[in-house]
Amino acid sequence: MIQVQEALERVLSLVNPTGIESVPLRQAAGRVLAEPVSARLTQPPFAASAMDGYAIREGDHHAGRVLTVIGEAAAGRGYYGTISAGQAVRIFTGAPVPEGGERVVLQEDVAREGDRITLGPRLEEGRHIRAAGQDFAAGDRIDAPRRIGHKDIALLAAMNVPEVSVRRRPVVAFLSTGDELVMPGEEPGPDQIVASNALALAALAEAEGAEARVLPIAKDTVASLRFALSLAEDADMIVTIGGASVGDHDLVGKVLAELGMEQAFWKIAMRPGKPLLAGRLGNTAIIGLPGNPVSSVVCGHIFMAPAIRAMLGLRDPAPVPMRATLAERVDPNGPRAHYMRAVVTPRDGMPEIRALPRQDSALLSVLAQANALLIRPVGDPARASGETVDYIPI
Ligand SMILES: Nc1nc2c(c(=O)[nH]1)N[C@H]1C(S)=C(S)[C@@H](COP(=O)(O)OP(=O)(O)OC[C@H]3O[C@@H](n4cnc5c(N)ncnc54)[C@H](O)[C@@H]3O)O[C@H]1N2
Ligand code: MOO
Repeated sequence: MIQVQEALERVLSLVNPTGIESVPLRQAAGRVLAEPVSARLTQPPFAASAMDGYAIREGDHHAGRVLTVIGEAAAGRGYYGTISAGQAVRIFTGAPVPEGGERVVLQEDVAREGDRITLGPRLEEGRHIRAAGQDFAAGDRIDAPRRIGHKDIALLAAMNVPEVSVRRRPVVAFLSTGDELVMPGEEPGPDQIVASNALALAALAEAEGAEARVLPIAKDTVASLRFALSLAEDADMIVTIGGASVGDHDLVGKVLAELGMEQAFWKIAMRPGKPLLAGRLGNTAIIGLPGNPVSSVVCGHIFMAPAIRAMLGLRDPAPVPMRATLAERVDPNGPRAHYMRAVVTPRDGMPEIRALPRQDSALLSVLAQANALLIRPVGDPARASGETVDYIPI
């Protein structure tokens, strides 16, 4: 059995970044920028007023000064004369500051009568003018790779970049296996249960940026598994669920081997997740997850999600452990790294973490309560309340 870290490295070596495609900005949220982008203009393109008020010369900025209003500058409609001493231009937020304008006095600080204004007693430091290019300049770069979020969309739009180069979403196909499984909504027979794992994993894969495809459930027969796998030959990655262990009906590894999979490993020193297998079938990466629902989702976080991030070309795709203080003692750990379902609560300083009391890898109700996986290294001794431990948010 190999260690988790070694298994993750082998999984990551099975995948390659997907190709690059261009998408309109409106479709770019959540995608991964594949090539750097340069601003196509300077922002703001001109010195702009930050307030509604009057643009004046610096020398006129004295309480009680009376000035003549010679024109108006609004956003989208500038004033193209020059402000001289003794003059002011009515100006609105976002308008270009006319030539000669050296500061903007707030309208609240001015008394107006006809085309005359009198500056009030409040003299401010701030000039209320945004210098041209103070946000960004033409040619400024956004580097790749980078997951594009809503804030990036605003910046890219302002940079006048209407489309961006992104990684193609990797296609990940999910294959549930087992005679006992029926689809949600079906009536399970007396020995059957409803398949849950593929839907959770597809949701997780989509949240990471993949295009998820849920295949029909395969029976525990060679023919059924072969046929279901043939439906996903063009996928970037196939994630099988169940049938990975040593039972007589656990046929996934056998069928994949017959089809020519180069196996990267089978079985890891991890709890839950011991029977995990991985390999490559042609150009398709294969991850064989254990069937126990919690095992499959935990391995989804630790192996599948990083593989998707690597296919999207993201740097450092491995999960990044965080630190928390144990709220309650935990028992010594055995020979497999234990990813315990746990609840992390924010506090001043380091957050607090509490392992949930029941850790059976079949308990979806426990998984649903958890927001973290508390990592117990191989052979970790008992840990007391107050000790610092690693966790991965889920
Ligand atoms: N003699 C041994 N038995 C087992 C070992 C072992 O080392 N020696 N390992 C155990 C561990 S650890 C795990 S985990 C399980 C995983 O085995 P499989 O990957 O072969 O999974 P199955 O047997 O097919 O299913 C296990 C369990 O999960 C349910 N299941 C399966 N698929 C789904 C699904 N899509 N949605 C919901 N639930 C699913 C299935 O009905 C079983 O209850 O093996 C141990 N055994
Ligand atoms: O390792 Mo299994 O994955 O206990 O549940």
